[in-house]
Amino acid sequence: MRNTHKVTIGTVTRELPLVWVSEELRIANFVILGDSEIVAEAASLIVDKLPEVDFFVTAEAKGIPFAHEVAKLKGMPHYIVARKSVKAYMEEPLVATVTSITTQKQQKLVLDGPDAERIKGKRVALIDDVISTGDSLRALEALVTEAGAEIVARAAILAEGDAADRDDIIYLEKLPLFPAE
Ligand SMILES: O=P(O)(O)OC[C@H]1O[C@H](OP(=O)(O)OP(=O)(O)O)[C@H](O)[C@@H]1O
Ligand SMILES: Nc1ncnc2[nH]cnc12
Repeated sequence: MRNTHKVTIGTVTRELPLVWVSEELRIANFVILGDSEIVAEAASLIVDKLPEVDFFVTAEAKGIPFAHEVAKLKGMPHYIVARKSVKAYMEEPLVATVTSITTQKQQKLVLDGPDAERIKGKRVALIDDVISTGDSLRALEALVTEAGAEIVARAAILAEGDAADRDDIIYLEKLPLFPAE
């Protein structure tokens, strides 16, 4: 049984370990946290594919370094992060529920009230590291729509499994899923 899958983003290659996320399925584990080289390469490649927007919106946690780098390259001083829990310092947060492929139990996705106010009536692009089942993207869409923003693009470094067939997302590379044999 193979244990890794190679992924190449521009000039950067990583050998991803295959990890079980259920009894029937392994994923090639793509963790950009701490990998400044792949984040910089991916951001530089996706930036030209994105429309002009007022804000990038991402989800905690692995989307954050990518959104940060993309915003920096675009010269945008601020981007919006939906968190995975409600914090004491939040004001009137908007809350959605999400079940991603790596977690398989319900989590929260939370947009702080002042961030919701900031994107109201604005053009936003949703960006993340990976789109797989699409549930994280769906939850992010629900939050920014509730906030009154207009979604003009959805983008990720990788489209995993069936997400690669979606025609409503921008991505750099495909990532297969690895069902049990
Ligand atoms: O399309 P989906 O099936 O929803 O999967 C994609 C989501 O999964 C990952 O986050 P994860 O849930 O692993 O959380 P983390 O970023 O906090 O590690 C990734 O950053 C996306 O947000
Ligand atoms: N292959 C993957 N690696 C890490 N996080 C993910 N989230 C969705 N797919 C993922």
